[in-house]
This record gives sequence, structure tokens and C-alpha cells, in this order.
Amino acid sequence: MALVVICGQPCSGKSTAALCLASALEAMEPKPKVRIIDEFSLNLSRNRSYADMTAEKNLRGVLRSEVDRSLSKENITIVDSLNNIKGYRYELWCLARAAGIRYCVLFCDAEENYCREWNNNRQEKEEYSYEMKIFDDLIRRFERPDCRNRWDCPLFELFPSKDGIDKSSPAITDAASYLTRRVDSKTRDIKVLQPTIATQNLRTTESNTLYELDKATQEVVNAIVEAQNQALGRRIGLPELRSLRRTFIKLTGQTSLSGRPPPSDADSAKRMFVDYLNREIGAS
Ligand SMILES: Nc1ncnc2c1ncn2[C@@H]1O[C@H](COP(=O)(O)OP(=O)(O)OP(=O)(O)O)[C@@H](O)[C@H]1O
Repeated sequence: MALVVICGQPCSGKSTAALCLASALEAMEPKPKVRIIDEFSLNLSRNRSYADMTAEKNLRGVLRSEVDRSLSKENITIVDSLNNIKGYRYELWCLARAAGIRYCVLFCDAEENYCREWNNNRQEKEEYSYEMKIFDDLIRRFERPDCRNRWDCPLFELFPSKDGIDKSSPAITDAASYLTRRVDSKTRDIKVLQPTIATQNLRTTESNTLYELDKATQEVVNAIVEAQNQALGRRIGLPELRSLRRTFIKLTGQTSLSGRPPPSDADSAKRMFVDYLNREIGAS
């Protein structure tokens, strides 16, 4: 049905927001199935997981796999984590797109000094808190969501330090409505993502690498150029083909922030590149 990405600085009120949204959703008719995925439920310690890049990548990979398993047309999955890196939010958006469901971001926009104070309060109460070094590092690396990016859109913003967080906060009620409203052919403001090539999983083998993707797509480009020289089919300039090839490689072959390997099966890479070209050039 939908994926909600909660996003915000450490100790900015994200879990509170996730719980408020879940309870706003569960109060709706018909009551949707809601699942919150967070680090605690997966036994991931934040102070350990954000201590170095390898551990952090692992944390994102574990969360991402769990989100992937959880997504369905029947439930609403809320991923309650920092989701502070825009490339990672893009990956989550791709999962929603592959599942053909709705997607939104709920951003807890609390100022740093409040997050710090709330984290200190937790420390004083001997509750689970971030170590100062980790907290500072996370604050520094935060990449704010921007609703101009597809993967940050629609963006519902909460201001916990100004307004608090409540089931009736406008961002919570707006998000709940967006996620559950019925859509018909006239609905313009709700987007159900559609699966495309960039979100399909490619078969992978150990030995195949980006090099093979590069080679496979180059062979497709060569075949097109050759066919065009023989005046078969519509002409597409080489610069355009090159640019489409680069974009395709970037979309499907980039090293994932959560550890997903690049595509590797040459035949399926070729087939998918042709599908991609057909769609982009409008020749299908
Ligand atoms: N508006 C607020 N006023 C006062 N304290 C708040 C407010 N919002 C959150 N807090 C406090 O901040 C702490 C963190 O809240 P919460 O767990 O919801 O944040 P979080 O962003 O999920 O944290 P984490 O990054 O650890 O997952 C809690 O102790 C909570 O009581």
C-alpha cells in the first residue's frame, strides 16, 4: 500500500512521529495494517552502527532488506531511522517504486540545539542515547530532504521544537490522508509509483561486474549504430545514445549505499538496456 520514510537528525522526535502516524492511520476506516521498522526491532545498536562506514553500511543494508521484505500493496511500512543520506532515501524510493505503491517522507525538522538537549536528557535519565562523538558526526552529515527530489516527495514536515508532535499535527494528519485516500482516474495529487527498469532487481553472479554492464550496453549501442548505418529504424544521434547509456549505467550499476551489488548478467543487462532505450526514446 505505502512506504513512509521518517527522516531527521538524531533525537529529533522521529520515533514519536512514527508512533503518532501509526496511531493516526490505525484510527482510520478501513483500518490499514501498519508496521514500523526501526533499528531496535532489528537489534541494531546505533552507537555501534554509526561508529564507522562499514557498520553504517551494514545497518542501512539490514534496514533496507527488511523494508523490501515488508512492502506490499496491503500494508503501510514506516521506516523509522535517520534516513539522513539522500542516496539512501533514493534507494528506499526505488523499493517503493518496484513494489508499485505510494511513498512519502515525514521530516522531523528540529533545530540542532533541541536535539542535543533531548539527547542529553536521555543520557541523564540513563536511557539509550547517542555518544557525543557519534551525535556530532551525524548532525554534520545530515542531508536535508528537498521536495524537488522525487525521493523526497511528497514531503510532510513536522516542527517538534516549535509545535511538539501529536496525532493531530498537520503533517501527521496530511500524511495519513495522503496514504489512505482512495484514488481514481481523476485523482491528481496522489502518486502510486510505477515499477520501471531502475527498480527491478537484476540477476547477479559473483564474477560479473560493472565492467560487464559497460560492455553489454556498449554492444547494444554498437548494434544500434550499425543498424542506423544500414538505414534500419529511426535515427538517434551517438551523443544521445552515449548519454542514455551513461544514465542507464548510473541507475542500475551504481554501488549501492546499502551494499546491493551492481547488475551483472550480461544478457539481462542488454535486454533491460534495450527496454530502457525504447522507453526513453519512445520507440516502444
Ligand atoms: N517536542 C519535544 N519536546 C520535548 N522533548 C521532546 C520533544 N520531541 C521529542 N522529545 C524527546 O526527545 C527524545 C527523542 O525522541 P524520539 O525518540 O522520538 O526521537 P528520535 O529522533 O526517534 O530519536 P533517535 O534518533 O534516537 O531515534 C525523547 O526523549 C523525547 O522525549
